[in-house]
Parts: sequence; structure tokens; C-alpha cells
Amino acid sequence: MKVLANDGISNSGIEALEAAGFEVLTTTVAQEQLENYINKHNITVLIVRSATTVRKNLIDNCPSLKIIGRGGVGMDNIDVDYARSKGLHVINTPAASSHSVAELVFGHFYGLARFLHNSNRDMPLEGDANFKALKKSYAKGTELKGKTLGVLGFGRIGQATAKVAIGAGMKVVAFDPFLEKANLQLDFFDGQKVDFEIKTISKEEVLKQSDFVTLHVPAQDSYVIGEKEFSQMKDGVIIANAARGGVVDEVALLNAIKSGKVSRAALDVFEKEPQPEIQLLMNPALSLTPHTGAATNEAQDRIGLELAEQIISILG
Ligand SMILES: O=C(O)[C@H](O)COP(=O)(O)O
Repeated sequence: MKVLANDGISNSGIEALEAAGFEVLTTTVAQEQLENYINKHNITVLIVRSATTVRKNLIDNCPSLKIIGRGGVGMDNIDVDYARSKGLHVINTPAASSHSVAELVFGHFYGLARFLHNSNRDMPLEGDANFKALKKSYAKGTELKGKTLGVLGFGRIGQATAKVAIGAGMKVVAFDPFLEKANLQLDFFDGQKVDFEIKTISKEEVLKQSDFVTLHVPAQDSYVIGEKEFSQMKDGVIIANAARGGVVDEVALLNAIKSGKVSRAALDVFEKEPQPEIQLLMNPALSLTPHTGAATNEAQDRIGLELAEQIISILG
């Protein structure tokens, strides 16, 4: 049986699938040629990340497909219910990338707190005077330790982010419409484990208390953070969106930066992907990454292996 991993898959995933007798194709087929390719090569399993979309048409026109696998969390690029109604298995790997996303958020937070996203670019090629001027202009950094992190969406990734925050000496407050509390476990390098509980509070209270805000919610029809929510935040707040484009109103964000309500922000996802608005790309208050939350060797290894295991157990 053939597996097409159209947005790639780790070697560990390929090896596990091949050992079970699957043929794995890793060609990236353009969206408009996908239907032909799947039919021509009699593909049984289509694996995608966020780049390839799997809509009704493709599902209807590719009868050889038995499984659609999402290497990652968000399935907004797949017509999941429709595929399932047609008897296809739709699988993903919801836990495999949580810690990688959490670390990316903190990479942005530490960078923003000390202006690394700008100072890297601004370092003078020569000149003592320039160096000194630059040192002065980046003299107002802040520590994360002792600050409050607000987490909107307290599922797997939100909780992983909370654990990193606690390790960084931050207080964590969280909002989740589906969760009253979460039991978290901190794992230490020497094998010690510490359990603790975080009770969620209202969204407004999270926004009011937080020095840093991070979103970990699925794609949805309306903004989670817009003009109203920005007005409820502390002046000078730093925010991060590594969830989905469209959960933060980008126009409201730019206005909030302009007014000083938001001092700096990190975006890993954009309302327009893969071509974010130029005003975002040019704004010095923004630290940007091209949707790389899950893009670590470790996360992709776990994702590849988990997909392989699920595929083998369904078809093996
Ligand atoms: O939903 C996810 O898993 C993340 O947004 C990562 O998407 P990617 O696999 O396209 O990097």
C-alpha cells in the first residue's frame, strides 16, 4: 500500500511505515495536481501538515484513499466530518508538538523582552559611537521572572506553555471555556516530579492580570483577541500568537501597538498565510516566525512515529 506524505514526514516515520510493508512517497505534489497524482499512483494514505488542504472534492474524487493523516494538531485544512462520513479514517497527532510550540513562544518572549529581534539586525558593522548608541537604545529590557503569563486556551499546548513559564519563574493565569482546572506535572532532570493544579479564571480577568499573553486555541470563526480584548489588557503588554491566523485581529493589534497598549508581540501564524500583510512584516514591535511552532526535529520525529503507528494499527 502506498502512503503519500505531501508535506513531508520524518525519517523515523518513513522507516516505521516501510518496515511494515508500506511504500512511502515524499514528493510534494501541487494542490491542483493532487487528485490526479493520488489516482494515478493508487494512494491509500494521504499525510499532510498545514500546507496541503483536503477538501470535499478531493475526498470524493480519490476513492483509493482510506486514511487522511494530519502530522500535527490543527485539522482546519481538512474536511474532517465529511471524510469520516465517507468512511475514511482521519487521524492526527495532538500531543506530539506541544512542548516545541511552548519553547517557540518562550523564544519569542525572551527575545522580545530584550529586543533581540531588532538588535540582531541593528548591530553596527563598525563604529564605537554606533555600538554605544545601540546599547543605550536597548537598555530597557525586562525579565520574565516574576511577571504574569496569561494563557488563553488551556489544552495540551497551553499547559505545556504554562510549565515552561513556571520554570522561568512566572505566575500563570489561564482561561479555557471548556476547563475549570488542570493538573500539571513538572518533570525535573533528576527524575523528581512535582504536581500542581491551575484553576482557570475568566478571560477578562486573565487579560487584566497578565504582563504576557499567549493564545493556544483552535481556528475559529471570530477573533479571540480584538479591539475590546486589547482594551482590557495592561498597558505595555507583550503577546504571542502561535495558534492560528485569525484568532488575533491583526488590524486591532497594529492599532494597539501604535497606541502603546501592546509594547511588543510575536506572531508565528497569520491571517494571510503564506503571505502575511506587509504592515506586519515591517513593524519593529513584532517578532515573526513562518509558522514554525512544531518545526523541531524532536516534534517531527514524534509526529512521524505516531502517524506510522496509527496507520499500521488501522491497516496492518
Ligand atoms: O497545527 C499544527 O500542528 C501546527 O500549526 C503546525 O503546523 P505545521 O505542521 O504545518 O507546521
